[in-house]
Amino acid sequence: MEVDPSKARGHVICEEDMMFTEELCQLYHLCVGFNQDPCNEDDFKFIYEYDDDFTTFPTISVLALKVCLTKMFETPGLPQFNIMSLLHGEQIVEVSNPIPPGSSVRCVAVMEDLADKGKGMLMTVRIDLKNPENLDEMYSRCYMKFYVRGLGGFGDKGILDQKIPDPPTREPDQSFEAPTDERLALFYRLCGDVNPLHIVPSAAQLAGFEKPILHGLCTYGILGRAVYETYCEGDVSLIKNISVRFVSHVYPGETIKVDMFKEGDSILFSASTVERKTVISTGVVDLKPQAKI
Ligand SMILES: CCCCCCC[C@@H](O)CC(=O)SCCNC(=O)CCNC(=O)[C@H](O)C(C)(C)COP(=O)(O)OP(=O)(O)OC[C@H]1O[C@@H](n2cnc3c(N)ncnc32)[C@H](O)[C@@H]1OP(=O)(O)O
Repeated sequence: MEVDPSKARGHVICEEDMMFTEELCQLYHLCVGFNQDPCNEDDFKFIYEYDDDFTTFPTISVLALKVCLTKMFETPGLPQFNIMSLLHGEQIVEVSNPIPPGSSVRCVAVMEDLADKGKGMLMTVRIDLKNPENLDEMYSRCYMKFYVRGLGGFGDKGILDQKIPDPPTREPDQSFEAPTDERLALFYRLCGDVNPLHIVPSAAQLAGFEKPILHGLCTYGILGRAVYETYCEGDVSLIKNISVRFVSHVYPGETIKVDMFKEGDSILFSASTVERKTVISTGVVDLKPQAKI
């Protein structure tokens, strides 16, 4: 079957409630690096259920991927392909309200676009997360962009224009280093992204990597934390949205260095592994005003 974007666009992949249990939220926050210092009580709001301010970090919305993990491949107009040719290309989360830990969340996933990128195809899935008790209360909107290698050449360049601005060429205003644990992908997969690419060495080799790589969405949470820890003074409500383009993979155990540039109320950034190369060519977090200069 040929790729047929006209059949795929607007297809409702699923509409389902997902439990963001307290334990899932805590595990997620630990995976993206909160409480590296176990005694840092400022981070307890993400990991300790008895903290008065117990809440979630905005990037947690990406866990909704779990609800559409298999169903998205049944989209009309999408041919079958080897799952190992799929990589996470870009990720955007637009935040409206925090997801309360321990709550059920209505997740509505829609195939937004299939775009020809020459060597590959970019598949954009939009997931809206809402309060199932009050569907007018939006928690967040995610755009998950998956790059499928080898599936390009069908001619339709897509309908979305969501270019992430490039960071400036000057020296960064701030840098942040996030070491990762060699076993991080083994823990992160328990948050719901069970792709064998992140655990089985032979699967990773099939995909062209030396060994299993870290989940793009785990890196994404770490990048969000880097900006939060540098610019938000503990106020998670300042974050309006987070957008990132993944241009190379991270191996668990590497240190991610994030270079940040403040432009008005936006923090533009790129990131590389200290050990190897650039992994994020461009990313941006837009903050509500009043964030520290
Ligand atoms: C069980 C099933 C579960 C399924 C869901 C879960 C999935 C997850 O588990 C998977 C993961 O987490 S993978 C880990 C994170 N992601 C990565 O490591 C990918 C890193 N990126 C790359 O390797 C290359 O950028 C690559 C390969 C993406 C593109 O590189 P090239 O082919 O060399 O592309 P290039 O020649 O540079 O550009 C061609 C056109 O593509 C656009 N483009 C490039 N990188 C992109 C990216 N990262 N995202 C979106 N678009 C991208 C370019 O802009 C260009 O398009 P145009 O000509 O229109 O400008």
